[in-house]
Formats: sequence, C-alpha cells, structure tokens
Amino acid sequence: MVVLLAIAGILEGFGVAAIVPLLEIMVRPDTQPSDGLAATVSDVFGWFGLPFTLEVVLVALTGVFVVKALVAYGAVFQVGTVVAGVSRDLRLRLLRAVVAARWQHTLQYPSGFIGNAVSGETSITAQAYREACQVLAELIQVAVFVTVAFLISWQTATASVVVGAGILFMFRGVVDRARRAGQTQTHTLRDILASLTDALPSLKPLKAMHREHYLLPRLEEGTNRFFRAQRAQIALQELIYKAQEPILLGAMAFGLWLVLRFDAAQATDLMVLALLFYRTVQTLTNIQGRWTTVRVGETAFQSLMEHIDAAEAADEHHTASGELRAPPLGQSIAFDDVWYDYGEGPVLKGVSGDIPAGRFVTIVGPSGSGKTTLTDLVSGLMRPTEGHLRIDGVDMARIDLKSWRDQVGYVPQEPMLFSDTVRSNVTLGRSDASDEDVEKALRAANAWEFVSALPKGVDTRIGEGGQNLSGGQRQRLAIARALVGEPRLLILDEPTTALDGAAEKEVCDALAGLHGELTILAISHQSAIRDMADDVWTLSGGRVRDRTTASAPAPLDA
Ligand SMILES: Nc1ncnc2c1ncn2[C@@H]1O[C@H](COP(=O)(O)OP(=O)(O)OP(=O)(O)O)[C@@H](O)[C@H]1O
Repeated sequence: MVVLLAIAGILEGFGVAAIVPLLEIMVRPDTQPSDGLAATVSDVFGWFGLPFTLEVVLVALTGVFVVKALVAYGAVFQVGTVVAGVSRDLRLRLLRAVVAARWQHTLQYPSGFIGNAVSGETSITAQAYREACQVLAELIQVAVFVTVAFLISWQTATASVVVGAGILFMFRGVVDRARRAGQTQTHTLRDILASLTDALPSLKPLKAMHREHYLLPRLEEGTNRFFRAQRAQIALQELIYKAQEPILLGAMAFGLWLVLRFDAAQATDLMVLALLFYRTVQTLTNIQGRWTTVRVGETAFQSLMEHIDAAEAADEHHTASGELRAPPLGQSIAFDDVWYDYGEGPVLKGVSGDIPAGRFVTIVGPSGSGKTTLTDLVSGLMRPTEGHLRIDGVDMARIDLKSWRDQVGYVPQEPMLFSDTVRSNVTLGRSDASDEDVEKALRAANAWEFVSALPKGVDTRIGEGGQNLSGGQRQRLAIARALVGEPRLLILDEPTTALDGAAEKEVCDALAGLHGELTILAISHQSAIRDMADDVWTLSGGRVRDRTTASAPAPLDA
C-alpha cells in the first residue's frame, strides 16, 4: 500500500514538473529551452530520442497522469481491503472474546455496550485507520512536492515547509479539542445504546401504564449531549480546512510579491513554484484535517480495545479451567461451605450439602435468597468466592469447564428460541445429532406430538423467539434442547413459573418421564415441581434453612 502510494506521489510530482516545459513551449514555441527545469526536461526527452514539441509534451503529460491515476486507484483499492480487514478482525476478536469470557465478566456489561462496540466503535476505528493511511499518502506527496520545489528553487521549498508547519502549529489546539469532542461522542453513544437496550424490554408495561415518558428524558439527555459533541467536532474540523485557505493565499501573495520584486525567476518556473507551494501547504493542511479524524477515532479505538482486552483477559478457559476431564456424575455434586459474593456482600453464606446423582432436587426460597446463584455455581458459570464444589469428589476448580458443561442441560425460565427450524433450535449446531437423537429428545420432553403435527415436522421454521408457539410448547422445546446432548445433569430455573396450569402439567409430565434417568436440579416456587422432587432445599438469606427428603435415592447407572 505504501509503495503504491509513494509511486502515485512521485508520478504526480513528475506531472507537475512537466507543466514547466509545457508552459515554455506555449510561451516560446520555436526555441529550445536553455536553462531552468524546462531545459532539464528537454534533455530527458532527448535521452529517449523524443523531440521537445508541444504534441510530445502533451502526450507525455497525459500519460504520466493516466499511470498516476491507475497506481492511485490500486493504492486506494489496497487501502479499502486493509481497512475492511481491520474492522472485520476487530469485530471477530471482540465477538470471540465476549463469547469466551467468564460469565461474571459478561454480567458487568449491558448488552448495548457490546452492540455499540461491534457496530459503532469498529466502524469509527476503521474510518480513522483509513484516514491514517491517507495521511501517510499525503505525507509522501508533500515530500515529492518539496523535492521538486527544491529542484527549481530552494527558497520556495523552504517557504512552503515553514508556512505549512506554522499553520499546523497554529491549529494544533483545535485538533485536540476535536479529539475531546470525539471522546464525548464515543462515551455518550455507548451510554445511549446501553440505556436503550435496558429500556426496550420494559416498553410494554410502561406503555400499558402510560409511563413511556419515563424513558425519554434519559435517552434525550444523552442524545442532546451527542448532538453538541458532534456539532463541536464538525465545526472544529471544518475550521481547520476553511480558515487555512485565506492564510495560505495571503502567504502566497506575499511570496509572489517577494519573488517578483527581488528575484529574476523565469515566469514559467514561477507559475509552477506557485502551484507547488499551494499544493504543498494545502496538502499539509489536509493532513491536519485528516489527523483530527484519526485522533477522534482513536477514542473509539481505545474504548473498543478496552472491551477486547478485558474480555480476552477474562477468557474462562485461560483463567478458570482445570486440567481434569469432568467425572461422569455417578456419585454426587457436593457443596462444601460455599460462599459467593457479587461484590456487594455475600449472597451465599456457607452452603453445604450433597445432591446425590440421579436425584431430583428442587430449591425453593424467597426471591433474592441465592437460588440462581447456586445453580450458576453448579454449571460452572461462576466460581465460589470461598469453599468448594465437588463433582464425584473432584474439586470443580480442577475440572475442565467445557467437559463439565457438555454434561449439563440448562432450561431457563424464559426460553430463547431462535427464528430457525425446530431441528436447529433443538440441536443448537451439534452436527453429530441424528434425526433419531432429535426425535428422542423431543419425545423425552413431551414435545414430539405437537412437533410432528407441524406442517414440516422438525423442519418447520418457528417465528422470532418462537412467538407462533404457546408458552408450554416453547418450554418443552427448551427441555428437548437441553436433553439432546444426553446430559447427566439437568438444571431448570423456574421452568413453569410463566405457564398456566395446562402448560405446567405438560412440562411436569416431561420431567416425570426423566425422573431417575439423570440428576435434576430445579428452582421452583410451583408446588407441582416441588412435589415431584426427591429432596427439597429451602434457601433463605444465602443459607440452606431446611432440607426435606421425600423418598430414598434412586439408583443411577454411572
Ligand atoms: N449480577 C449480579 N450482580 C450483583 N448482584 C447480583 C447479581 N445477580 C444477583 N445478585 C444478587 O444476589 C442475590 C441472589 O440473587 P439470585 O438471583 O441468586 O436469587 P434468587 O433466589 O434466584 O432470586 P429470584 O427468585 O428472584 O430469581 C440477590 O440479592 C441479587 O440482588
């Protein structure tokens, strides 16, 4: 890219230099130039055996600019490829890091932050990168112009550099202020998107109560702050471009006056010098304008890199994964004085107890008592702050989390179905899941009957979020999805809370069929799920206050 840009710059320099002989011929068509740049160019023509005539000079000049255009296009194409590649690589790095990060890390970020980083910040960064490439191209061009100017008159070349540097110096504060305006935009946009992502799911109840205006002031405040920062940035950036032209023309007028008054330069050389001076200083000021965009983009880049670095540092397979493969859960999941703290005081306070393999354990307790936290520790999404969790006697800290989670099926309260086929929703990309596996899982989840009655069976597409299915059907698909990998442990977080009596019964029938086949750990307030359990743990204030056993442990084939 840099080589192409350099060649394009040099060709443009040649083109500008070639204007001198052209003017010379136009002014004095019948005489060969004897000094100045025109004489040098005439000599170069002579080496190639070309006559120094108007036609030959015109053709040569056109040729130089055609080649320059082609090379410049090649350079721009290369810049485009590199810039698009930079934003793709940054996006992929961020997405991979976010997906691989520890759950505690993911919890810290509103999803709007990630959305903004993937769409906004990567685009601004790519734009800044592109401008940085242009800055490089224009610096090369300035170097060529200054060299050509030196060949004609070192005074003009020096004057161009001094005037250009002076203008850059005068406007350096403006660049800094534009960068700060860019920083405000980056942070404000991130906050707006975070608020919006929080707000949208609550829009329905707010509208239903005519309280939607509650959202607007928060979004409006951010939007107005963004407007002010954007306006400031545009005004400052344009100031750099617009204010420099009069300064530049003033300097040129003064330079021309000096040369004409005290120097006997040839008129043709003088015109080219004026052109070179103008182009050099103008290119330098362009560079400053572009540099402002680079500095503005730098803040988005920094913010993006902070997300990427933090997510990469939180990669759970580097930071929290043990060296042992998970045991097959043939004996128990044991809690040994487990504490957990999100950072605002402990929410689990010394939980101890066994979940024997093959048992159905239901956890009940008031809201906020730590039930979900407990199941998140069991699935390895989080690590105990203190104490130990053991699978068949092996400390989970020593277990490879991937191999453990391969044995876990998880059913949340609100299943998130993708707008895809039933099959894809059940297999979730497991290429080794056969038709038989899908059918078996759907049958076990008490879902086969309704799925086989769909127009295309398992190949029927379900609408976004599964909206054309009933709540009970969605939940049974979520259970089938959890079962298709033949887990040894099924975790259910309030699986029937959002369902009516009939739908709850369908889900309970599915769970009854699974009872004794694998270990089940359910959180539920519903009596139906509690009554099915072998053991019921009552959690309150982060402690297990009560433990009742309904029946003897069922044997499990490990
Ligand atoms: N990501 C988090 N950051 C900080 N505190 C949290 C976080 N998640 C949960 N908590 C706090 O931890 C405590 C236990 O929460 P948890 O979700 O485990 O309770 P729960 O019994 O499942 O509640 P519910 O029945 O309402 O779902 C609560 O006080 C909650 O505010």
